[in-house]
Amino acid sequence: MSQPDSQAPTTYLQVALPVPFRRLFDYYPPRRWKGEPLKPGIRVKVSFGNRQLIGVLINTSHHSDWPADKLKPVLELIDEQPLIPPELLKLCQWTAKYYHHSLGETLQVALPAVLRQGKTAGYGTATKYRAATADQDQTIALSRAPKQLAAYKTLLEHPSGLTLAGLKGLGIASHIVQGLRQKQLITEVQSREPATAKPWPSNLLRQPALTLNPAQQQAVTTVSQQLGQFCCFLLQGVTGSGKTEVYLQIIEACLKQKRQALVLIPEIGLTPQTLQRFQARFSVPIATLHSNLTDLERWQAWQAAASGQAGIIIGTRSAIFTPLANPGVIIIDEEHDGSFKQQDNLRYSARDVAVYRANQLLAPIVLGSATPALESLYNAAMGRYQKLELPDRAGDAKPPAINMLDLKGKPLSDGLALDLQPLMASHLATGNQVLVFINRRGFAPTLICHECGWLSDCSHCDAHLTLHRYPPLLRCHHCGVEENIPTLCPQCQQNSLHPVGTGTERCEATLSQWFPETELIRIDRDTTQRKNAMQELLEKIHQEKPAILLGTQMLAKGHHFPKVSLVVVVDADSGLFSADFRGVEKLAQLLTQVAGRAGRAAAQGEVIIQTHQPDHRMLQLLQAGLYDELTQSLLKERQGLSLPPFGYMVLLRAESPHQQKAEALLNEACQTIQQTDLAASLFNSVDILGPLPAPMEKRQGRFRYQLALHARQRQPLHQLTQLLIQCLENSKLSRQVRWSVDVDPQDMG
Ligand SMILES: Nc1ncnc2c1ncn2[C@@H]1O[C@H](COP(=O)(O)OP(=O)(O)OP(=O)(O)O)[C@@H](O)[C@H]1O
Ligand SMILES: [Zn+2]
Repeated sequence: MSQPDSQAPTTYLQVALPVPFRRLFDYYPPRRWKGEPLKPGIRVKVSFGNRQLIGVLINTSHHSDWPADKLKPVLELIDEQPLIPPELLKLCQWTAKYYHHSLGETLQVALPAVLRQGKTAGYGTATKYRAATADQDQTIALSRAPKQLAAYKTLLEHPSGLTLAGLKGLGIASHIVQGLRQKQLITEVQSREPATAKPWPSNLLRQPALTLNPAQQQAVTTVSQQLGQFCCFLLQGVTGSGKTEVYLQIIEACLKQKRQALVLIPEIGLTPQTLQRFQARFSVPIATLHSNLTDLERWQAWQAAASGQAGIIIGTRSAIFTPLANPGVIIIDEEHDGSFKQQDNLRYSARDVAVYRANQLLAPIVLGSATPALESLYNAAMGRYQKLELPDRAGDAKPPAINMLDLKGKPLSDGLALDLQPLMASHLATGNQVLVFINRRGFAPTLICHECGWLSDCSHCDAHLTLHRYPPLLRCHHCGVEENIPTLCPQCQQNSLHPVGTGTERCEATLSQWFPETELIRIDRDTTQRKNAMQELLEKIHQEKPAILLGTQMLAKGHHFPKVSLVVVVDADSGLFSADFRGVEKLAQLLTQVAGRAGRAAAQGEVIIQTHQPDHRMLQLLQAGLYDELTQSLLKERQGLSLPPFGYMVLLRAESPHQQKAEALLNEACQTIQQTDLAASLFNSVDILGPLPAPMEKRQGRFRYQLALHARQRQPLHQLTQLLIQCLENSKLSRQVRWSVDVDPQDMG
């Protein structure tokens, strides 16, 4: 019925739909299909159950596994030409397969909202109208509407369609077009307007480049020579070594070859300075992609990248899915940063996807960090990545001196040793700034009753409620629930409630007592919620007046604060004994990054780490500035246990408001696969641990369980994962349990 020629074999459209099922859906071509090309990457509108969905055509086939009477025709072909270039479609297919995710939902992550919603008119594409069939008989139906008839005949003469403007030029008004559309005699298609990339200014630079030091020069030359070929570089440069300058000059070389650079950074809002440095240097258009864009802005940035107009594309995680007309180089700044791994839905690592993409594009990729992830260091050691090193700080800056402040037996005020006061005072007196780092916001992590031991716990999560002072309340940092602060203990009614532990607000209390005259700039999630708040606080810091900067890891990332000469780490201990096998690695990265904010310009930097464990080996190595020795010993530990990067992991998570159901679902899947022969052969090479309760068993009112899969090789691990997923998808329980797959999990919680 939907075929132009009854002799031809039936054509089936294989469509990716935004639904969680990990497969494609077959449809017939639209009812009035005239055999126009069905190119992968065009969008189609289909009915799915009782909904209409926008999907993406992946393939056509002359075969379908589904009974003919179960299949429906697509309602509409939305695009004439694919708006998703083949390379991007291939990247999404790889990503969906590697992360065991639905391709339709992967495309949801990759594509701008405008495309997902099926809109495009006015967004760089034009709507064209075509006669619905080539059938002259339709003219009879129009014999009583001469203007519509004339218009219809005109459209028959233009089989590729006409825009409204084109029709108007031929004397056909839009209401006549609408009339024909209502009679379903014409169809609409979206057609891409020709890309209108203007040439870049011949002088690419707005501002001259800095003179590189030899190590920087070596890095720039090595990478620039590889333009046009795939090669993965690990740029390991100590904090303040001028990695950004290296990126800028690699990009310059790339732009000179008329190629584009794609740069991923952890969070644009946190470090607007990085973006400003790119904008100040180059005169070519720069497209930025991050979460604070409107749908239209995002679409425009996408178009600028796809057309080749933008020379540089800078964005956060999902910008890795930006189409590039002339790809040149991919740069990942702070490659170790946790934000590159998405923690819900499609749990992809933008860094790992980027390495695959660079390979696909035949482009070099640079992973830059002062504290590379163990995975990346291992890849470099294995020769898969080429290491480039910047061992010294740029310019005249010296590495900071790191000292431990042993807290044992020391009097404290809100978590700060009293010895700190004179030290901070001396730094402030010379006109410098002091950065105080504490990785907890709020006043105190919990409230305890000194009489009966009652603790302020969240009723929805296995977590304490954090005490906040401004505004005064108890808040759960996992589910957001808020409660009033009780004046008497809710359990024993005594007046004996005390805050336990220290957060940023509590530190602030002591610091403002110690230094009532000095400006105190607090940066944490509570002080930066308002739009532009972060920007304003950073501007205050950059006025370079003596000040105390107090904050969480938001202050540790990638900032260049020239006036900071002293960094105080309030509490190094809580991370030392973490249950997560990556705990020490993450702490070492964080401490090195925070310490690296000190002494980045003229003044010599000093770092004080407060700890009860000054002899801990990790702290000792950090103090000696031996990050490489530290990572080597961590790698040795991992090797002994076959943990990543010496082995691979997949976590299957399940959660449900009913305590038993999440565990039951995972158990059922394990039992079901045990009956298959394939699984039996895989059990030799894959270890399954669990199902076990997640480290935080209850969160947001749901009970959470997980199954950990662990293997020395990827292939059997992925095969077994696949089998388990099939069981989970087919289980009746899965309708009552939310479950997800996490390949290469970064966070075991
Ligand atoms: N070749 C150079 N000569 C003089 N100054 C330089 C040179 N290269 C970089 N700088 C300056 O050194 C400072 C630190 O550089 P940058 O912020 O790029 O370091 P980084 O390696 O990215 O540090 P981090 O990893 O700590 O964020 C900047 O002010 C930069 O302008
Ligand atoms: Zn909670």
